[in-house]
Amino acid sequence: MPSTLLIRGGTVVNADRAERADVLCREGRIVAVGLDLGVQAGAEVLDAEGLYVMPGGIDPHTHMQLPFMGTVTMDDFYSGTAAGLAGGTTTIIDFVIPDPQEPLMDAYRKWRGWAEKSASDYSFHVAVTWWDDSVHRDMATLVREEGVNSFKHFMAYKNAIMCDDETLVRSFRRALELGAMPTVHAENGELVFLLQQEMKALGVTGPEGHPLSRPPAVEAEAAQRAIAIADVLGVPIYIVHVSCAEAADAIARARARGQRVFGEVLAGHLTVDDSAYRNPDFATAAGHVMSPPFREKSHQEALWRGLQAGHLHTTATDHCTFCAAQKAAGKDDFTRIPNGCGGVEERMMVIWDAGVNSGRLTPSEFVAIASANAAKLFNIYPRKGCITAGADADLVLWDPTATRTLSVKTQKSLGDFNVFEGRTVTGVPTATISQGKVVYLHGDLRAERGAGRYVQRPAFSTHFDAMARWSKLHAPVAVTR
Ligand SMILES: C[C@@H](CNC(N)=O)C(=O)O
Ligand SMILES: [Zn+2]
Ligand SMILES: [Zn+2]
Ligand SMILES: [Zn+2]
Repeated sequence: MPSTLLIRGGTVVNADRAERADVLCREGRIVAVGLDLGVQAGAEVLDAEGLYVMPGGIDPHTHMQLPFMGTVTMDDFYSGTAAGLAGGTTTIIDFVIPDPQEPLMDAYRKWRGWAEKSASDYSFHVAVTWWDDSVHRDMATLVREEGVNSFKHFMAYKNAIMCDDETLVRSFRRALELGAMPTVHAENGELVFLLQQEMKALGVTGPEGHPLSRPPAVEAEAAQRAIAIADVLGVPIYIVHVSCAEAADAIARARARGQRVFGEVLAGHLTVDDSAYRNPDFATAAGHVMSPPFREKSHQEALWRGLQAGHLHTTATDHCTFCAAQKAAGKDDFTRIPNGCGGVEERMMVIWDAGVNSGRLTPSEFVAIASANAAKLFNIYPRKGCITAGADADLVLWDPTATRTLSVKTQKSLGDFNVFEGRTVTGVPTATISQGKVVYLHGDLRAERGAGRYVQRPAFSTHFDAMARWSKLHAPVAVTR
């Protein structure tokens, strides 16, 4: 019996419009969107009266099961994706992060094995953490055979996974050749390293040293450098976790000049400030240690305006959870606190609450930044990020009047900390549908281990080819008299 699901009586919200409509799903796909679609024999029916029906959330930045700073994150690909489903997120884009000198294809196969247990669909950005001819070759294999269309570069984390400028230049140029999007973690790792040493020389060893060693200028410099390199090479660039006004301004200026620069903002950076780093309780302060750090409040306004103005495009979480015992590795030296916080379950709720309820965003603009824009930028739209016939049946039913208080006590993540602790939000998911199946309903999570699929993301064709031609056309040439 084909699995048929009818979502009836809701308001369907896509990034471009909202309309009252039913949604009919069959065999994991959306087959019809329209009024009064009628109930077919054997169909499961979800009553969406008074609810919004939105495309399932896409979180383009997570780290499940990440080995990092001497330990491994608490959430693996099952628990992390299950937590995402409980919050309305039905697709994550995670990261394959090879050790320097580790063949990219070896790391990719390792991560693919880890992700088999995922409860929701998933895809991977692949990090370029070193360079030689094998990296040049493996990037082509990943694009042409594995459906990878984005390559990550860490400009921070010196003596670990940090890229120097030569690697950035070679990899960005290779990405353009292949029709892939280069992305960056924009912090100047040399400056961070120096400031960390200076903090410790001054006797600052606690978590308060973390933001002091990563001021906004350190992020702005790297963002501007990545933007400049991409501009000269003629390749688009996507900057992950933009956390400060200065980096957001750098993106806005580049876009005003017509450069293809895209920005991502974390739910945490939009709603959590830096006061926690001065909390005398180590676990609370260390629980907020992630990079770039949470900033003082004025930066949040700049990020919201960037989303409203359209020079910041996606929202994510950088879900990378370490428990108190793991964070305690840095008890006497803040540089050893594993960097990372959670959020994959809370992202859509905190952004709806702070963004839509405040009047900053319409429901359609919310869908754009929570789902559709990530699908477009990473070339899986409208399969993902849109409620339309033929798309995957990944949806979330959203009750704009219901409230929930976010807490570690109720979170699905295996982490033992929640940066949104105690925050009461209005606007919550009441049902999440993944591949046409109801996997979350009124608090009952039915995430199935291994049900998630690897999502191939095709290389870009048009504008990258055009841009490659353009950059050759406009390359400086000797003037012949
Ligand atoms: C390593 C990873 C997660 N940790 C973090 N953001 O602090 C990242 O830098 O994105
Ligand atoms: Zn990062
Ligand atoms: Zn990250
Ligand atoms: Zn532990």
